[in-house]
Amino acid sequence: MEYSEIMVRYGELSTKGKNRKEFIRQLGQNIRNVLKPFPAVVVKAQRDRLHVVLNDQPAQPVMDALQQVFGIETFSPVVKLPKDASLADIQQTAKQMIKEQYQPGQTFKISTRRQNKNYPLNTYGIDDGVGSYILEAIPGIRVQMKHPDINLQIDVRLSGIYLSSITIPGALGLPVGTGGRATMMLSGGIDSPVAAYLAMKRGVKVDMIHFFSPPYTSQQALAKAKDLAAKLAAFGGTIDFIQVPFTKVQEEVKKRVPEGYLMTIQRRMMLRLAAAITIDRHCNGVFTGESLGQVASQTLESMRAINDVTSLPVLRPLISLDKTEIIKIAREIDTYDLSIMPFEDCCTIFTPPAPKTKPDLEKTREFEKLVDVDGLMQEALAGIEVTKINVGDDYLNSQEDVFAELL
Ligand SMILES: Nc1ncnc2c1ncn2[C@@H]1O[C@H](COP(=O)(O)OP(=O)(O)OP(=O)(O)O)[C@@H](O)[C@H]1O
Repeated sequence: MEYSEIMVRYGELSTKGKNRKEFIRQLGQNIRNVLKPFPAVVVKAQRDRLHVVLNDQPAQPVMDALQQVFGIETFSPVVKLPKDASLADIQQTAKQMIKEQYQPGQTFKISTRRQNKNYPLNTYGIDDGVGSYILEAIPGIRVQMKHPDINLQIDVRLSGIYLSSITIPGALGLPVGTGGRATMMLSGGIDSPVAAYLAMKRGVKVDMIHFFSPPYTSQQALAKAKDLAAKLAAFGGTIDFIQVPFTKVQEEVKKRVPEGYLMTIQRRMMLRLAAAITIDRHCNGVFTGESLGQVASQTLESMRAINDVTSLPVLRPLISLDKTEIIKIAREIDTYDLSIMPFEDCCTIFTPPAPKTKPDLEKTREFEKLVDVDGLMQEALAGIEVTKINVGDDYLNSQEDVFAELL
């Protein structure tokens, strides 16, 4: 079927009266962004619907891209006929559309809406004229008014006559950019990319902060984290990837702090740095991929001891998810295979064999006095590098030659 446009129905934003205009503008911009590879396509964001005019582009790749945009409830590929198209024209297009979908034994229904009152046939005339034609043209097909297998919608509007028979669920959520800005602590693991995805789903624009510790962690580990950001860019547009050198902090903490508190104090340093970057970038919160009770650093006592370093909101979208649930989403958003590639993370390397699962807040504060918190912070912040990452960027493979030389 040669579709002429994709009709997009808005999601949750339709309930937000006051901000509606801004949401539609942002959604339009986000859709234009993901459709940049299709320059012929035109996006028209209107009050009640958004139209993606295909201009002879095939519909499927455009629909694949739309599937990842938050703020879309459903969308349908549509054929547009001229506003004065005859009943015979409508019948032909309807037949072709239904034939493409029809499986033996299925039922159908025609649902016409008429906004253009000048069209010579009323809704009943069109429903009946098209319905009886389909019954004759497709042997075996039956009409069913309630829950038909195929619901062919005919929209008679002033701008044209629109036919559609497929409704595809969108990604739901809110358009990225309408929920403010935050940072995300992105490791190379399974959890934090999923947490980033869920943050974006609520409309938040996220900047990724990644701590790395050369030479204990490799260039591949860094490239892997960047590639995860590139996967996430499919949902939120270009991502600022902020890499923070963490070697000196970890070495100092390891040298001076009792083993049981190593992990807690390392995490406090991470969150302190993340908070400083968050404020510097005018963001309003820090997201992490923690979930309650997964590992030693993720008990309530640990979270309290780590949270102590900032008054910014620390948001944990995965807090009550099981690992299996997290893995399911990771697979759906295509980050899982990358996440399980075996490159070391700076946290795992410096994790003591028996970290305190219930660190005492007062003791944590005392032990931390053994390190030069301000000096280490300044040094780490001075070494930050920021990369703009886009969907499709591939750091692991583009560096393969460099790695080969190193081997
Ligand atoms: N190198 C890192 N850079 C940035 N953030 C990190 C890093 N390591 C850990 N984090 C943050 O701390 C959270 C908890 O990390 P931890 O390694 O304890 O748990 P995890 O369940 O393995 O998480 P993940 O699967 O995201 O690595 C991560 O989800 C992430 O938000």
